[in-house]
Amino acid sequence: MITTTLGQMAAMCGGTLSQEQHRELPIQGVFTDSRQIKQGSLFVPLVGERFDGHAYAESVLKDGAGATLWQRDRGEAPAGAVILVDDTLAALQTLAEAYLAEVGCRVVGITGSNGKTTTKDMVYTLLSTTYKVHKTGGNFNNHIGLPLTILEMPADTEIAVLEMGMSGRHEIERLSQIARPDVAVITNIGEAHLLQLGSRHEIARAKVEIISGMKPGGLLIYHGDEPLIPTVLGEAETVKPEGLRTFTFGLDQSNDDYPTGMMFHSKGIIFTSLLHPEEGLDLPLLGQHNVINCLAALAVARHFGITEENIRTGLTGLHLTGMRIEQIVAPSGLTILNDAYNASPTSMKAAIDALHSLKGYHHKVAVLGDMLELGPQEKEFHAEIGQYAAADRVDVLYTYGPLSEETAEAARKIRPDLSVFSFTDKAELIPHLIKRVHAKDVVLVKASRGMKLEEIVDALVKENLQK
Ligand SMILES: CC(=O)N[C@H]1[C@@H](OP(=O)(O)OP(=O)(O)OC[C@H]2O[C@@H](n3ccc(=O)[nH]c3=O)[C@H](O)[C@@H]2O)O[C@H](CO)[C@@H](O)[C@@H]1O[C@H](C)C(=O)N[C@@H](C)C(=O)N[C@H](CCC(=O)N[C@@H](CCC[C@@H](N)C(=O)O)C(=O)O)C(=O)O
Ligand SMILES: Nc1ncnc2c1ncn2[C@@H]1O[C@H](COP(=O)(O)OP(=O)(O)OP(=O)(O)O)[C@@H](O)[C@H]1O
Ligand SMILES: C[C@@H](N)C(=O)N[C@H](C)C(=O)O
Repeated sequence: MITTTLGQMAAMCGGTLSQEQHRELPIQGVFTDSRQIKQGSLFVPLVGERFDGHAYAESVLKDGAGATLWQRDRGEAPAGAVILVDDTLAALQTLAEAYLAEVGCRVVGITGSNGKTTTKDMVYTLLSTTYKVHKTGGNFNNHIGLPLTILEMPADTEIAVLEMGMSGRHEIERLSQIARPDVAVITNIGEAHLLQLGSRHEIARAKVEIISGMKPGGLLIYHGDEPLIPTVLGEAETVKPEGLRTFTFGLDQSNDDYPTGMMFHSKGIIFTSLLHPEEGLDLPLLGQHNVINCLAALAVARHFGITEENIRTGLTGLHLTGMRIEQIVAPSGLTILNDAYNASPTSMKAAIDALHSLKGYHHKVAVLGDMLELGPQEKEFHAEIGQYAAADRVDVLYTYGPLSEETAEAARKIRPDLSVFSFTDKAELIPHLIKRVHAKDVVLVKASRGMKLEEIVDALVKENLQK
C-alpha cells in the first residue's frame, strides 16, 4: 500500500498542507470510513448520500489516524495533520493515479455487464503463477473502489487486475483515465443497469469507454459474439488509443478463440479451444458462460507469456468470489447453486443453462427472484425468464418478489403441468421449499443483490431434509 510522507501525499493529490510542521510525517495507507480506522493512515472524508465523512475527521485524528484530507468548502479544518483540497473524491482519485504511475506496474482493466468479478479472479489466478499480481477485492469496482484498490497495492506489484463497473455513461471513462490499462477486457454486453442507460447500445458505449485511457499499443480483448462492440468501436465519437490491438473470444467460430469441445461434469467443465487444442483444460466452475469468461482470461494470460503448464496449474487452484454460481453441498446432501450475488436476463439464462447441464439429480429446482434496474421492459424480461426456465430446463420453479410474479405466470402459461410456486415473503417461501426439496435434488438460487436470496441459501444449508 501507499507509504510515503504527508508532504509527498499533498503533492501527489494536488492538495496543500494546513501546517508545514507535518510535512515529513510518515503515512501508510488510506481509508474512507471512520468506523474502520487504520492507524497511521490518511483518512479521506467523502460526502455521501447518508453521511458527510468530514464530521468524523477530528475524531479519527484523535483515535490514531495519521492525517486527514479536508475539503475547503466544509468550514474550518481540524487542527493537526491536514491536507486541504477542493474535492476529496477527486483528490483520492488523483492520489491513486499518481501512486499507480510511481509503482509502474502493468494494468489489466476488466469491464462488461456480467462476469467482471469472475474473469478478474480467473486472470488473477493465471497471472499469479508467474507475476506478483494485485487485484480488486470483492466488487470494489467504482469511482471509489478502484482508487482504493490501487492505493492498497504493494509497491512491488508487477501487474494490477482492476475491475471497472458503471451504472452510467462516462464512469468507466474516468476509471480508465485513472488506471491507464495496458490490456482491457469487455466480458459481454447484457442488460445490467438498463434502467439508467436506456438501451443495450448505450450500455455498449459505456463499456467501450474502457479504451479511452488505454496506453498506446494496448490490447482490447472483447466478446466477439456481441455485434454492438465493433459497432461502437467504429462510431465517430469513439476515440481509440494509438495502435490499439483487438482480440475476440466467444462461441462463434468467427472469433480469434472459441471452444472446440466441452465436457460438462458435476464440478466443472473440461474444454478445448482453437488456441488450446491439446488435452482439455479442466475449469472447476459450472456454466458454459464460465468457459467463455475463461477464454478471455486465457487471452490475457497468453499476452503476458503464461505457459500452458502454468495455465493448467493455475486453473486447478481457481477460487471464485462467492455467490457466483457457487456450488454448495449441504450436510443433508442437498446441492445448492448459490448464484445470489446479482441477476439480469443474460446471467439468469446462463444460470438456468448451468442447472440444466447437471446430471444425476432427482429434481432440478430453481428459486428465481426479481431482477432490478431493468427499466420499462422489466415485466417482459421476467416473463421471458419464466418461459426460458419452463421450457424443459427445470422440474420445479419457485419465484420470489413482485416482478417475479410475471416469471411464474409465464411459466404456468407454457407449462400448466410444471410445479410453480410464487411468493413475496421469504418467511413463507422457505418452509414451503424445505418441505418440498429432497437431499438428492439440486437447487439454483438467483436474484438481484437487493433481494438478498442468500437468506434462502443459508436456510437450505441448515436444514435436515427428507432423504
Ligand atoms: C461513499 C462510501 O464509500 N459509502 C460507503 C458507506 O456507505 P454509508 O451509507 O454508510 O455512508 P455514506 O456513503 O453516506 O458516507 C459517506 C462517507 O462517510 C463515511 N462515514 C460514514 C459514517 C460514519 O460513521 N463514518 C464514516 O466515515 C463513509 O464511509 C463514506 O466514505 O458504507 C457502506 C457500508 O460499509 C459502503 O457500502 C458504502 O460504499 C459505497 C456503496 C461504495 O461505493 N463503496 C465502494 C468502495 C465500492 O466499490 N463498493 C462496491 C459496489 C460498487 C458498485 O455498486 N458497482 C456497480 C457499478 C458502479 C456503479 C456506480 N455508478 C456506483 O454508484 O457505485 C456494479 O454494478 O458493480 C461494493 O461494495 O461492492
Ligand atoms: N459471461 C457471462 N454471461 C452471463 N452471465 C455471467 C457471465 N459471467 C458471469 N455471469 C453471471 O453473472 C453474475 C455476476 O457475476 P460476476 O460477479 O462475475 O459479474 P460482474 O460483472 O462482476 O457483476 P457486477 O456488475 O455486480 O460487478 C453471476 O450470476 C454469474 O454467474
Ligand atoms: C450490486 C450491483 N453490482 C448490481 O449488480 N446491481 C444489479 C441491479 C443487481 O443486483 O442485479
